[in-house]
Order: sequence, then structure tokens, then C-alpha cells
Amino acid sequence: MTLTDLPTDDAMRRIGALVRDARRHRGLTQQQLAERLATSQSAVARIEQGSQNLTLEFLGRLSAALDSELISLGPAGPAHLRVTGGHPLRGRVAVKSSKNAAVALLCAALLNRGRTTLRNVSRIVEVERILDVLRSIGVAATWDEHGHDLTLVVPDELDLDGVDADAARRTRSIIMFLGPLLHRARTFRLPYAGGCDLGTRTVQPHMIALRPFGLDVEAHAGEYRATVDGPAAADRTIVLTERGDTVTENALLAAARTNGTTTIRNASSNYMVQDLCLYLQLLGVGIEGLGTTTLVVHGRPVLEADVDYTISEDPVEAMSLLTAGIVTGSELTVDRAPVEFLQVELAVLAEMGLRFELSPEYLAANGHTRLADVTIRPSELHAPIDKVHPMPFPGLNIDNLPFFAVIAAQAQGATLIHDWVYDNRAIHLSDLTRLGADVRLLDPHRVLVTGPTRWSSAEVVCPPALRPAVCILLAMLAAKGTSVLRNVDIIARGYEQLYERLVEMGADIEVFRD
Ligand SMILES: CC(=O)N[C@H]1[C@@H](OP(=O)(O)OP(=O)(O)OC[C@H]2O[C@@H](n3ccc(=O)[nH]c3=O)[C@H](O)[C@@H]2O)O[C@H](CO)[C@@H](O)[C@@H]1O
Ligand SMILES: C=C(OP(=O)(O)O)C(=O)O
Repeated sequence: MTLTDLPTDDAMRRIGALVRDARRHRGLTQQQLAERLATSQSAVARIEQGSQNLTLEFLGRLSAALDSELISLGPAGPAHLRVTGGHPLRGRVAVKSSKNAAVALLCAALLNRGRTTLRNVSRIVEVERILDVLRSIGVAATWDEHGHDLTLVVPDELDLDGVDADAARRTRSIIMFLGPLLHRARTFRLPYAGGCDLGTRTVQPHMIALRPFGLDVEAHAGEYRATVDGPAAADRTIVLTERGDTVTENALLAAARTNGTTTIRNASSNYMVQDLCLYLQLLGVGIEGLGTTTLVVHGRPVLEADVDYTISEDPVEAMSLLTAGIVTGSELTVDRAPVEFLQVELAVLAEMGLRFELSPEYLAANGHTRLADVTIRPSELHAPIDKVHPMPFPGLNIDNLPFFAVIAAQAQGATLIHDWVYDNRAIHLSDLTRLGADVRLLDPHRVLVTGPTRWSSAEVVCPPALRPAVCILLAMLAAKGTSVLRNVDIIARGYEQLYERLVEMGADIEVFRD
């Protein structure tokens, strides 16, 4: 919203609606927001109704209290989308490489004294954030002329005191610096990690996993203070308390340069972990058990190789694109889908009545990941009999679960979606009700979606979580009429040129700023 709009009643009402949406996204009551603002609950109620005059200073405080930019002071404010939906898409679209492997591999490059070239890297904000941090500590990172191949050279001495704390605090993945850095310094500090608003995400499993490498971490005043005492034993077995992706990666990164054998049990075998193992193998690290939950790592204290690694295709992007086609009743083909990492998703969709065909499989450029082109056709969908829930790979991908809420809204009957993983992700799916869906939050982890939905257009503020944000956008593609999705910058954290690619398939999406 621009300042010129401010004096009108209409503008006050719109600001009120923005405040209400942002407050709900943050999971705050009016009373809790009032406490943050040192005002009364009734004043917050008046603001949300648009009947309270606001000063610029107060608007600034509101934005800070809600961690959401409600107004912009200049021409380059947050981006919004105008989406005119209700018509099918067509054609083909190719899946890009994954955010999650990219961030792991950027952290892994810290291990290599030689040159690392990562190919097919998605140009997304999450990658830029890690690159900002890497550059701030002295790593040279150069894109090729086409902007998708990235060459990284790590200096002999890292400038750990120069770390870009702002960039570091904006990405949770910075925690994967711990594994590589424990080989580089006996003490170091790392700013705390951030990310989407998905509720509390523990870092304790990382601390437990890295302890056998002699790493001790204290959290203090917004940063981790790490001291390294070297591994206590020649060989070690690490049993992960959670089968998490980044914790498995951190253990691999620590083990890669540690002498002896490290056995990691209850390891994630998910796609990004496999990408990381393949890269480490190119560096000369011995790894047995790729694709299983027990990884045996034969570390080498010095890793020095000039390597090229091509990151594989993103199963979550593939699911997003498939969902775009499904909810718009389209016939379209998603090329280069990593089908091994979508097998349960496709099996559930088949149970729901989706008609689709897979091309013969072929290998990704990493020589390992199985890909296929998936062609979907307009289908009469019905709710699955059982609940839809995620599991660590080879289960249904945790990040793909939100897309089932949009798909379930399209299907006849009631679908129970159980997100046991995140405390605060399912709640964002209730925004689908703004577009006409019947989505009931049974508790913070379970939503009941009853379809089919007669989607209707609406103006919605983007939820502060990547996948739910994309879910709302995809529902807007299904809704007849023109919808507005406000503050969509979060989508660029994990998707490259998503709108442009949807437009190429026939979507009507316009990006605008206030
Ligand atoms: C950069 C990256 O790769 N991010 C992915 C990674 O994050 P990441 O590895 O950081 O995920 P977390 O460690 O935060 O785990 C996510 C949540 O799952 C819970 N949990 C996880 C495993 C388990 O066995 N039990 C359990 O309860 C955790 O407590 C946490 O609440 O994995 C998540 C779960 O697949 C994905 O959503 C993220 O996209
Ligand atoms: C939760 C996600 O990722 P991150 O771990 O980067 O927050 C995601 O990709 O949906």
C-alpha cells in the first residue's frame, strides 16, 4: 500500500484487513498484538475494522510487531500478484533443481580445497543468502555467463569474524556450516538460523550428532559459540535422534574430513542427502549405504579435487507444477520429474482418481537420480479413504503435503491431512477458505478438507511460509475471476521464475508493486 492512499477510509479498511491477516498468520490474538504494541485490545480491534486513525510512526511499529511490511515508503516495495484464474493450463514445463540440495552443496563446498563447480543451480533467494554468507567469510563464488553454473573457491584462511550476520540469520540452512567449520577452526561463532514461520524447529539433533566430532555449541545472544576438541575415538557410530535431512547432512559434512569410519544410523535417505553423498564421493570420500538409513563414511582429512556436480531435479517443484495442472483441470506435462521421490505422492493421486502417464525413465545429469516426464489429464477426483500424511523418504515428502490440501479441495468428499511434522504449517492452509474451500483446522496438525470447491477469487496476504504461499497461488489459478496475492516475496526463496513459467503454460499472472 502506498502512502498516498493513507488518508481515505478505504485505505484504513484495507490496512485493517492486512493487519488482521498478518496477525493471524503470526498466530497472535488481538490481546497479544496489543501487548506487543503497548496498546489495548480494543485499539487493535478498531485498527482491524479500519476505524482507527494511524500515524506513520504507529504503522512502522505495527509492521515491526507483525514482522510484515504493511506499507512501503518507496517504489520498490514488496511484490504482489494479480491472478486471473479459472481456465486450464497447457503444454510442458521442466522441473528445476532443488533448493534443499543446493544449500547442502554450497555448505559442502567449504570442505574442498580444490575448485567446486555446481551446475544447474536454481537462482533462488535461499541460494543467494547462503552465497552472501560464504562471500562474507572469503569464499569466491562466480556464476557462469548463463547464470546457472556456480564456481566456488575456498581460501586457506576463512574470515569467520566477517560473517554477514543478517544473511545468516535469514536462513536456517546456515546450521550446515557447523559440520564443515569444525575442521577449520577450534572456536568460531555463527549467527542464529531463521527460515519460514513453521513453528519451533529444534536444533538439538544437530548438537547431538556433532558431539562425537568434539564439537560443543553454546547458544548465546543470537549466535552459536562453537568450540572444537577433536573426535574422541578413531571410529564412531552416531545414532540420529531424528531422521532429519539437514542433521544427516551435517553429520556427513563432519564425517567427510574426519579420519576413520563414521557410521550414521537413522539417517535420512532423502533426495538432498543423496545429492550430497554423490558430491562427497566425487571429492574422494568413501560412502556406503547411499539411499539407505545407515551411511558408513570413510573420511579423509584433506579433500582437494576440482569437481563438477550437477544438482538433481526438485521433487517439491515437480509436485507444485503437477498441482497447478491438477487444480486447473489441465492436460499438461511436467518434464524431468524425479519420480523415485514422488512415488507415494503419485500413488495417492492415482487412488484419488488422477489420470496420468509416465514416460520411460531416464537419468538426471548426476548419473543417479531417476527422472520421467509426467503427463496429467483432467480427472474427476475423489477423497482418498485414508488420511494423507508425510513420512521420511521413501514416504510422502513432508514439503509436498501442503499441496494435497489444494488437491483435496478439488476432490469429492472429505480428506484428512495430518502434518505431524511442523507445529505451524497446517494452520496456513486455512487461508484456502478465503478462496471458497472448506478447510477445517481440527488441531494444529490436522486439517479436514471437504470438496469439491467452487473456487472464488479473493485478496489474500501471502502466508509467511513457502509451500502454503504457493498453495494459495495455485488455488487462485483455479478460481474464476481476479484474485490478488499480496507480499509474495517469500516464494522467491524456493522457486525460480515460477510466475513466468506458469504464464508460459497459459496462466494469467501479473506481478505488481504498490
Ligand atoms: C534445507 C532443507 O533441506 N530443508 C528441509 C529439511 O529441513 P531440516 O532438516 O532443517 O528439518 P528439521 O530438522 O527442522 O525437521 C523438520 C521438523 O520435523 C521434525 N522431525 C524431523 C524428523 C524426524 O524424524 N522427526 C521429527 O519430529 C523436527 O523436529 C522438525 O520440527 O527437512 C525438512 C523435513 O523434511 C524439510 O521440510 C525442509 O525443506
Ligand atoms: C520448510 C522448507 O524449507 P527450509 O528448511 O529451507 O525452511 C521448505 O522447503 O518447504
